[in-house]
Amino acid sequence: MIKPEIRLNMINVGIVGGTGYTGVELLRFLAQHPKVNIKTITSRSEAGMEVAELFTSLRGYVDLKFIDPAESKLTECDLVFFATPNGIAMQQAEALINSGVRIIDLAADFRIKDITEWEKWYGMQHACPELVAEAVYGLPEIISRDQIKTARLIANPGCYPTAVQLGFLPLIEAGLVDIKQLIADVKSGVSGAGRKAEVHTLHAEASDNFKAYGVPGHRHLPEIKQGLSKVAGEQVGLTFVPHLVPMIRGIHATLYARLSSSKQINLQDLYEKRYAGEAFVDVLPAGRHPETRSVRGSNICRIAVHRPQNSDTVVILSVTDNLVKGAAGQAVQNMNIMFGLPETLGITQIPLLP
Ligand SMILES: NC(=O)C1=CN([C@@H]2O[C@H](COP(=O)(O)OP(=O)(O)OC[C@H]3O[C@@H](n4cnc5c(N)ncnc54)[C@H](OP(=O)(O)O)[C@@H]3O)[C@@H](O)[C@H]2O)C=CC1
Ligand SMILES: CC(=O)N[C@@H](CCC(=O)OP(=O)(O)O)C(=O)O
Repeated sequence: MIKPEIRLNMINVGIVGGTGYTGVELLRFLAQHPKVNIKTITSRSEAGMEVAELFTSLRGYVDLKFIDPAESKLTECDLVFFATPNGIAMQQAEALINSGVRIIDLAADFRIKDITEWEKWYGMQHACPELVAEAVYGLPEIISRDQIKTARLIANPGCYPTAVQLGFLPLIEAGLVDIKQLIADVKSGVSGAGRKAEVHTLHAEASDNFKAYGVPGHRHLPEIKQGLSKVAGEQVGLTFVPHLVPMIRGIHATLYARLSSSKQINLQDLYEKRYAGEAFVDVLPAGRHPETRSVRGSNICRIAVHRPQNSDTVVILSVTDNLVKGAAGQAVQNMNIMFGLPETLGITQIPLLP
């Protein structure tokens, strides 16, 4: 049951996992959102500390202390964002939903519909498979907004899956490419790995360096394949190679697809028309090359379509900010839709240059 009074008043929001990169990014948007009251924000490691003491950028905007998750009164919220590692939201989702609280999970607990597949990739047993069936995959440009609006539980997409699916979508919808031979060569900034301490994200390891990882299989592969296969109406074949590049934010996806039809098609026109009504997808003029810095800090995905030497290989370039359209911004976009607000409310910040 969804609480009826929230349509009239401010949305009381809770954030679980407020000390992480997506948590602080949620705070950046929600602290200035005209319809949101941030009620509680949790951390186990920093419980009791002022939020603005840890994140000085929020001084004057957020007047709250981190609360231990065990003491946070999440059931008093209308909506809870889980900005936690995989496997946390699924332990609390059922109880919260039964109390009338809606959930947006920024992790992957509810993204993959096939539980066996999820358990294989995530290496744990799912705590509430029945809720996975109900969860709505929150990529608004692909999923019907009506489904998001009425959802009790949103599975917010992963950062790589957002850039890759938005890039391939028009080609697959139009049935123009060989869907068994898709290639996604994708680069991510280091904040994609989160704020926790890990050797591979140390400055001396990640700066002045560039490497692929997860080539035999990355857990975003089944997520991307699930989304694109749904659009295609059959199983797609995808080679997905993620890379870590020495920048802080940003995803750059270089996508390759082989045209399967010999009919003449204006790909630029196809992409422009497909995304004409989308506030957060910008199709660049023909011949352009999007840059990650052109979307930094913003909820925008910029896309360019190329057909080099007029061959039958299409190259799509798709860039996002992994922490925004790839995580927190998209989560707020979903929140706006869920609560009947203008979809762009609070997330129209201009990208940060240089
Ligand atoms: N970074 C990115 O670009 C993206 C991340 N995501 C996903 O979003 C989620 C959050 O990512 P990110 O912010 O980068 O992660 P971080 O590692 O930066 O932060 C994780 C947060 O979760 C809290 N936390 C950790 N364990 C628990 C627990 N057992 N119970 C409650 N809280 C816990 C941590 O605080 P404390 O330990 O103090 O409790 C911290 O605030 C992840 O699932 C990630 O995969 C999705 C898209 C993009
Ligand atoms: C650079 C980097 O390490 N990126 C992360 C993906 C971040 C993300 O979106 O992960 P979730 O699916 O867990 O939400 C990775 O490859 O594991």
